[in-house]
Amino acid sequence: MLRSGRRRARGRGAEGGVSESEQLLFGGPLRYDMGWNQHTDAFLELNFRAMVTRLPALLGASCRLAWQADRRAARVVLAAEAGRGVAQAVSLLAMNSVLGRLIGGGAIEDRLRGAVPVLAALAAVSLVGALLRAASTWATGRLEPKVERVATELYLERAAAVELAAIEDHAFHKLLDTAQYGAGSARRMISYATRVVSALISLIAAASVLTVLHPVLLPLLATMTLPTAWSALTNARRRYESWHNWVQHVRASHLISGLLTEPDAAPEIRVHGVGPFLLRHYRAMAETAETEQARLARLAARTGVIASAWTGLATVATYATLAGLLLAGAMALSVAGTAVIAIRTGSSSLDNLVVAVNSLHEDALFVGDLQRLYAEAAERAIPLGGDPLPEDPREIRFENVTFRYPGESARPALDDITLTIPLGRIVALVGENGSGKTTLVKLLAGLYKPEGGRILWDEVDTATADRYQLAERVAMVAQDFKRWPFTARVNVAIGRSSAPLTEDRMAASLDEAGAGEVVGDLPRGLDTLLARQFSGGHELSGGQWQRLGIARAAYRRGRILVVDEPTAALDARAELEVFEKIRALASTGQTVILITHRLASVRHADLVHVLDQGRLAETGTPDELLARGGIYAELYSLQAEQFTAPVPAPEAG
Ligand SMILES: Nc1ncnc2c1ncn2[C@@H]1O[C@H](COP(=O)(O)OP(=O)(O)OP(=O)(O)O)[C@@H](O)[C@H]1O
Repeated sequence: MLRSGRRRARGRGAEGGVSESEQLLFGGPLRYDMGWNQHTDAFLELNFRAMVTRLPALLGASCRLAWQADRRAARVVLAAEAGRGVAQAVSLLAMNSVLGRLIGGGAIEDRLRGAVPVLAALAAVSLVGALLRAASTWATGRLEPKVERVATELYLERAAAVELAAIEDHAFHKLLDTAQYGAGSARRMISYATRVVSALISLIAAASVLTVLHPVLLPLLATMTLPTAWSALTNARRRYESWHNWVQHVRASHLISGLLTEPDAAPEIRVHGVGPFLLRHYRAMAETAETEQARLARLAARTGVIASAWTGLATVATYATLAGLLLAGAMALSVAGTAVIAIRTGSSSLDNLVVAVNSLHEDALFVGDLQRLYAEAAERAIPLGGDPLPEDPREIRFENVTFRYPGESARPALDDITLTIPLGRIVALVGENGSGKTTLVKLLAGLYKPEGGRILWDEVDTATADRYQLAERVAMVAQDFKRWPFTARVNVAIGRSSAPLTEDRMAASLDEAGAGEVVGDLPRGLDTLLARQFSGGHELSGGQWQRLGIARAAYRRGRILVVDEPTAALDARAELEVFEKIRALASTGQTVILITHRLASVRHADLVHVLDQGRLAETGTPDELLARGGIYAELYSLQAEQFTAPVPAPEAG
């Protein structure tokens, strides 16, 4: 499916005009700099010699995949294909014997009678060949989906275990995109490898028989097949070139078609009339892609005509040579008859071989991407093991922590931050948009590593600590927490999916988050599906989702609860209620790290850190900070004034 999309979507050439609006929409030149470029190197290697030398490695890779997926089926395929090759050689030799008997001297009845046992053997061999083919088809059919599953599972497993920074790294993301084709390619490699083995064996059989019949026949066979090899290679090279140049275009048109149908974009598409705009772009991109495909088809047709003419000439030369040998008495008529059959069998095997090797090679490139992804994901995986965190730490300390997101941003998101988070308290992080609050808690949760400085849990540096243990201690309601397209129950319990789901824990979590009413109003309560695009699905309001998000964090029962703007979507009453609950949590010894712009809600915090442009600007209790008259006091009075300041009259005129 992916592959067919890939093939279908081959677009216009590298220099094909990119409209100005496309540039604006997708930002900059339509070129890739990783992943696909590695294909380009492989593409340059796509010549006959490289293909032949790489063949054993490719077959080995397919065998390994098959072996991993289902040993029994792999054995059956190999044995059946080898058996078919032998059966083919035996039939050719039997055919030679039949022809020899039929053309030889004596009464026709005797000749026919003499040929009967060999004909019977020929029929038996054909039957065995057919049975072997059936066995191979059956086993290949079993193997293919398993290979795809094994490859996909590994892809997903590795992708899910990498650091957040890798997932956000555009180069790694491109590799993820490219490698997704690898599993389908791995599946197809199995049948191509089977075809290669079968074509190879039957070619060897035909070539051996031909060599026995007359040595000059072998080069003639090769000459007849060269044109097919040349045209298959030429077309494959063109397809690669086109694909590499057009891949960004393909991604962009997928993006546009996705935007036109996704529920999130649907309201704006309708109210702002964005549909025709997007559709126009989609059509323009699809049309240019069609032009490229037409270009490729035209070239393929031309190459096909040249190859056929070449094959025709080579065939005439072959039969002329056979006739010459017959006339010169250098070959018996029966041998010439067998030679014709062997040449036909051999050339069709060679054709099949070239096409299968070509396809194997093409798919191997995508499997190569998958293997590169496996390797890179393993390198960028969250490390296993590490120093244990203290069982009951007193504080978390940031010491001169600096962090910069990858990219071109000149200013670090966190700049030389030194602060303390005492555990068992409510600590608030305050500051204007972009001041670094979310980044700070992401570092605290181990999602990113500091570029400079240390984060200590008492005396244990998180740089060397057990990362899984660290995550275990944290429950987080992020600003953009995931709205899972599952039931309300799963949306809460997914906070700790490894724990057995108990009604008590569920009820307590819903209560802590004040989400009981939200769930009570759902048509099927906790079992309501929260995905409108499915039948029976239901959609929650932003505030209702937010309460479920808090319930999820409560269900997790992490020792440190991080809540990033927990009340942004809540009405005034709900907001009060949520902060009440958060305060109640803290009184049970739970650490709460609270990020909020609603400074009235911060009054109950034990400690407030104020960030400004990535730096720590102020630290203290809310009262101390108010008295100090700094950023906190300024933001606080700005908010307070909104309720008391008179509304300015509209300007006249
Ligand atoms: N994933 C990211 N990649 C690159 N830059 C980022 C990323 N996330 C945040 N930034 C940048 O880091 C800086 C700090 O962002 P952060 O989200 O930590 O601020 P914040 O104080 O939480 O803001 P807000 O109050 O708007 O939530 C900003 O300049 C932002 O553009």
